Amino acid sequence: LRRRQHGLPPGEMGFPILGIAPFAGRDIYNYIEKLRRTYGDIFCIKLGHHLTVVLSDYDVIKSVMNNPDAQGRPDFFSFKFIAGFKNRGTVFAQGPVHLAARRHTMRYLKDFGMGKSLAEDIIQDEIKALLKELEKLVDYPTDFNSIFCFNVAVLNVIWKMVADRQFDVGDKVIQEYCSGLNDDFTITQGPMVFLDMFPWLRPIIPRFIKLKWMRLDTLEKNMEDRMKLYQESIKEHIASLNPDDPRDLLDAYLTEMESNKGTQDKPYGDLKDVMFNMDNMFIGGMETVSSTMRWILLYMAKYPEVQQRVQEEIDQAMPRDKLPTLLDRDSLMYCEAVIHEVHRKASFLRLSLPHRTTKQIQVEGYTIPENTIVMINSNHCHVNPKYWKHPEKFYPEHFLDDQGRVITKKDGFMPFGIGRRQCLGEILARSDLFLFFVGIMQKFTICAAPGEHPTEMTDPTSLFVRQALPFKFILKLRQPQREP
Ligand code: HEM
Repeated sequence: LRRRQHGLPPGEMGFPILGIAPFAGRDIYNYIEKLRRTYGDIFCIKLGHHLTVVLSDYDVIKSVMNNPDAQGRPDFFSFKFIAGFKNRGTVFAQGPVHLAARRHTMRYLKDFGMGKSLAEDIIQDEIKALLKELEKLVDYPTDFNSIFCFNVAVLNVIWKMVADRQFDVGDKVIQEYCSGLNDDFTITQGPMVFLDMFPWLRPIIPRFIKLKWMRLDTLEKNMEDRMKLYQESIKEHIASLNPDDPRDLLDAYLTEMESNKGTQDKPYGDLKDVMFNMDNMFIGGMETVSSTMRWILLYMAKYPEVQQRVQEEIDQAMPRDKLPTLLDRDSLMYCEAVIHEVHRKASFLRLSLPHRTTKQIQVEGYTIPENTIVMINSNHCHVNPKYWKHPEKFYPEHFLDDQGRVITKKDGFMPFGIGRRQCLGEILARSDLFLFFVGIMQKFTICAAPGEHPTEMTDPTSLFVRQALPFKFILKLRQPQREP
């Protein structure tokens, strides 16, 4: 077994070359939790080739995630693939390219309506289409992992802001796009992880094994299909571009590209950079929001008494035929608290996204060398009794104060990450989830299909992502509201 370097936090280095992999087996997250119970809130491991520090204390996490020298991304094969093997995009870029892309994307997302009434109009169009689709499922037991209408609704909102385009729910192109992105999520968490953990395997493993066993062929094909779709939008945009009046994020990227041509360290040097930046928005936004929506519905089916309270609150605040707006948040505090509690309990990105130190840093008296992966255990913060009255219960009151007002920021709560790389789409995601959730609860009641028991368990082999297991539900149309 390997010895720990002087100055590092306690932890386990495992075997040379393999690190802790042989001990952790397929359920790496549970192994990490076991080590936390042994070594405390800061410990180190060798994750395959990579020295990794795992942080589980909220204050320490907050300080490290704000440290400019801890904002790189690990040298994972899957991350590099998604960025087209170049430092570009927002999610996996680093250094000045990341900073410029992040600042620019944030600015234009705000200009194009994120968190404002423009986004609300776009989302409301999608709610109408989504409710129509869901109506077709009324009274039939349906596996909610098999329906794509949430994904299409969420994607359409992002498409509209990125490239002013919307698709019909039944559109084959968008259905394939959604299932491709879904596939990619599964593939990058499958055997491809070996290439992430052991970079020295990359040149050794024969290409046919990468293509077939690790499913790189599907990943490449999906990426190609997505790029074709972006090219269509880019062509249309270039033909009608007015640099002084950008209509959407793509116009803004193209305008910026013109002024960046031939320069280094700029986020949009050429059309390929533009396409990868677009792709990042969809990768960052689609599965995160759709999966959280599925978790919300699962919790509603699991806790009918909470669902009933949600519906009573909505009925008191507005007539059934009025679509919700963001202004309704003020009168739907319990609904908001329920969404926050789902974020806490589901902890969709339980280890957030890994960071990497770009210089040596000091944390709590320990010396963390350059090039160390930093993982934050947000899932642990989400169940730490230090922050939560009933950590194991589904208890929306965690997010309500004495006056019944919603508390949006709380120590120990970080579903969107925290610090300098905190989620760029948080405001949009929160608007999506609120409006979709209220729209669905106004019209339908959800319950588990006979014989089904909604479970909070997830696939133990998935290190980063917690997706709900397949589950059959029944939607029932709500009875019309009685006249007062
Ligand atoms: C429920 C929905 C969502 C959740 C739970 C979520 C969560 C996260 C988390 C944990 C991170 C990593 C933060 C870090 O590295 O420290 C992240 C980053 C990011 N998210 Fe989200 N996200 C959601 C929705 C969205 C949406 C809708 C978009 C875009 C439209 C988006 C775009 C991004 C981008 C671009 C980044 C990279 C930021 C950076 O590295 O600077 N996300 N998100």
